[in-house]
Amino acid sequence: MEGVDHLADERNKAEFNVDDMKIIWAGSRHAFDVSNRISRFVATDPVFEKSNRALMTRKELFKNTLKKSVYAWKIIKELRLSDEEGIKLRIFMDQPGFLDLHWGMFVPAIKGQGTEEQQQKWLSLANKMQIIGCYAQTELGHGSNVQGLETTATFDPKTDQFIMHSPTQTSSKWWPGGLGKVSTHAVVYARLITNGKDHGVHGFIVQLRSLDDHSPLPGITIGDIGMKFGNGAYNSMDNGFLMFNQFRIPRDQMLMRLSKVTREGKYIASDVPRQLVYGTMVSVRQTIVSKASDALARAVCIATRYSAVRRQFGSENGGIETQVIDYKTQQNRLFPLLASAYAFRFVGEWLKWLYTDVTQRLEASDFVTLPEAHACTAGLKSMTTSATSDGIEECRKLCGGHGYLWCSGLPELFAVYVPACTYEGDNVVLQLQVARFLMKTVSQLGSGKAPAGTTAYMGRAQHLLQCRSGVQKAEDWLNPSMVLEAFESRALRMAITCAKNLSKFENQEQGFSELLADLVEAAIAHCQLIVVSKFIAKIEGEIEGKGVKKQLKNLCYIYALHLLHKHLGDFLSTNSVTPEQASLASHQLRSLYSQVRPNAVALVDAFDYTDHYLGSVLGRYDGNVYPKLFEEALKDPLNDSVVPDGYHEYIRPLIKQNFPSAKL
Ligand SMILES: CC/C=C\C/C=C\C/C=C\C/C=C\C/C=C\C/C=C/C(=O)SCCNC(=O)CCNC(=O)[C@H](O)C(C)(C)COP(=O)(O)OP(=O)(O)OC[C@H]1O[C@@H](n2cnc3c(N)ncnc32)[C@H](O)[C@@H]1OP(=O)(O)O
Ligand SMILES: Cc1cc2nc3c(=O)[nH]c(=O)nc-3n(C[C@H](O)[C@H](O)[C@H](O)COP(=O)(O)OP(=O)(O)OC[C@H]3O[C@@H](n4cnc5c(N)ncnc54)[C@H](O)[C@@H]3O)c2cc1C
Repeated sequence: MEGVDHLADERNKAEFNVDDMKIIWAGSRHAFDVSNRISRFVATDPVFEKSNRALMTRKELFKNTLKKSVYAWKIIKELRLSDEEGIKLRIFMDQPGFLDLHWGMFVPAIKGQGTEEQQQKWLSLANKMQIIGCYAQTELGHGSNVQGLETTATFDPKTDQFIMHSPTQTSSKWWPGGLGKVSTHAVVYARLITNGKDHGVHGFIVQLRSLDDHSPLPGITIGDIGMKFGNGAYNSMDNGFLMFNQFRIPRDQMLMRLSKVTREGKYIASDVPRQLVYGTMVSVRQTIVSKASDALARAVCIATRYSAVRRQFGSENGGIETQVIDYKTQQNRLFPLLASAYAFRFVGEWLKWLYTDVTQRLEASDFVTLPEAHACTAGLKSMTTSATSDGIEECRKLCGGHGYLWCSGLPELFAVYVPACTYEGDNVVLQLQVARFLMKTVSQLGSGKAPAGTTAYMGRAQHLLQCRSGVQKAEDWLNPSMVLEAFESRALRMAITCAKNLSKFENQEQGFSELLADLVEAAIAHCQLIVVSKFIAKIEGEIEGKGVKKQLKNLCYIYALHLLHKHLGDFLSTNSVTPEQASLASHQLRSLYSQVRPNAVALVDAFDYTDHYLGSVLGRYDGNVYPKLFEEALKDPLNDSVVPDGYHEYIRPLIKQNFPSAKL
């Protein structure tokens, strides 16, 4: 029934103040106000309509994205939106496009790697969108191995120019978003060659297309790489290819904040770590963690509301059927995902702090925390995007058959989200960076250099290697120090085992290659410890609002104990818990599920998502699912006519058996 809240009973059961939880979720009252206002603005503007995009052709979808992006930019300018509001507008627009790469990578790359003069020149154009940029690093032959890039930028002292060249087919740039059809400029990563010497990969600002008629400049071959996974979905983005044929750019278009080439062609490396050339990736990996919480929360919101609406079995005595959310199996699959969405939110907040801190330190030439910032952004990007991709698919299954319908919102969400496991660094490759960092930290234990930050726990190795968990009853699993100790000893013992096994190899690199799978497991254990510890820190801090802290505590322990259950092999094999303690954890989990159950719908309401943003018939705020499923079905073009196109051509001849006989 229209106008009726079918989930009202669920909302009345809540034992906490949802409005207060909304503020916690958003991060602050101000952040909530901005999100709330901008999401409602987008939801009510017809230009941002998106329900029809699955039926669009690639060209229509691309043009629709151009229209929305340019309209969004017009709004940002005309209403003088702040940066924060502008980002929210792009997020709620919910259609990947060139704006994401222009603002998310092109501008930050120039800010991070350009000199003051370069920033002044290029950012003044980019900030007004008089040029549109993308981030062109990956090539057909190399993505993960950045040092293996083949594109060359050879300095020509005669003309004071760099010659950009793609020497092989595999050196073609391949994948950059916005490159295919829109960007006028790119930050291109290429091997710098001066006086015949290769100085490795550096960034260059390159104009690709004419600012008058958008045609590629002579010496540049450029286009879109073709359809990607899923219908609609990420196909709104023009991921592109690019080849250079001896294309010249002025010397001052090399990004020269980190190193320089003089007029004479002399290469001058500064004393900052060369890895700062990867700085844009670190910054984006950081933002991807918060976005993981957002994507997972969308899926969980849909699955939770629908699980409260959907009823199956249990009416044998003539009563009403059971809401599927009341099945313990449903709770055991759904509530850990709900808890993960909150966990990723809080670790995302912390990571933002860490990133801001390292940025300020770098400006003051303090590079000490750079390795940790790299390991944390890489590891948490990897861990949260993998969990989110799996979580979205699990939410689809939690919605049964209807979850497979496009209008559930889940197929498109999955298709758009899943490349996050690959872009900004393949998730396995990134965990191996964490593993290297851990092995280095372990090798320095006992050297007098105390591990700091997220590896500080390794400084208590003597204790953590010997301790036995003190958990004796189920409630002990609600004791933060007992939970932390179990996760710390598991992570440390896995890292130490890897280090011991590595030391058996004469050649460390060969040992590392042999042990890759174990190293990834150890890195994941370390990342999970970070997320658990940041969630615990959150619930131990000040939290305002009636009943809010209690709910967050429940979710925190669900997150931790569910991980313990899922990775029980690790916890048991490292003797971090006994089988009896593991079974007490399962007992405690069931009790926590019962406590979350009456609050589940309110906990997803706290995400404050509009129906427009969710884009899901199953996740509608009012729970009015069935009539709306019918409405959606009737909108399908196949239902335009009662008798389908093709009836006379195929169905009728088949039924009447009067088609010409087949010839071999
Ligand atoms: C809908 C959206 C709405 C709104 C949007 C709002 C904002 C949008 C923002 C952004 C848009 C977001 C998403 C858009 C979607 C897609 C865009 C995708 C873009 C891309 O994919 S860009 C290309 C990304 N490519 C990669 O990530 C490549 C991965 N590979 C690497 O990073 C490196 O090659 C690798 C694996 C780290 C190895 O590098 P290298 O060979 O040089 O290193 P070594 O292993 O030898 O290590 C040497 C040494 O250096 C340390 N190190 C490595 N990397 C870093 C680093 N980044 N920082 C600091 N230190 C680093 C490493 O640990 C070693 O240290 P050691 O010597 O051991 O001490
Ligand atoms: C949607 C999308 C958008 C993108 N946007 C951009 C963009 O804007 N700009 C840009 O420059 N790039 C972009 N990329 C490219 C992206 O960054 C790369 O695809 C990514 O870094 C992975 O590199 P790859 O494709 O070379 O994977 P590969 O490295 O070829 O990975 C293939 C397999 O090999 C494994 N593997 C690779 N190396 C190792 C190793 N050392 N040890 C163990 N296993 C290994 C991986 O785990 C994976 O299973 C985008 C990609 C996608 C999918």
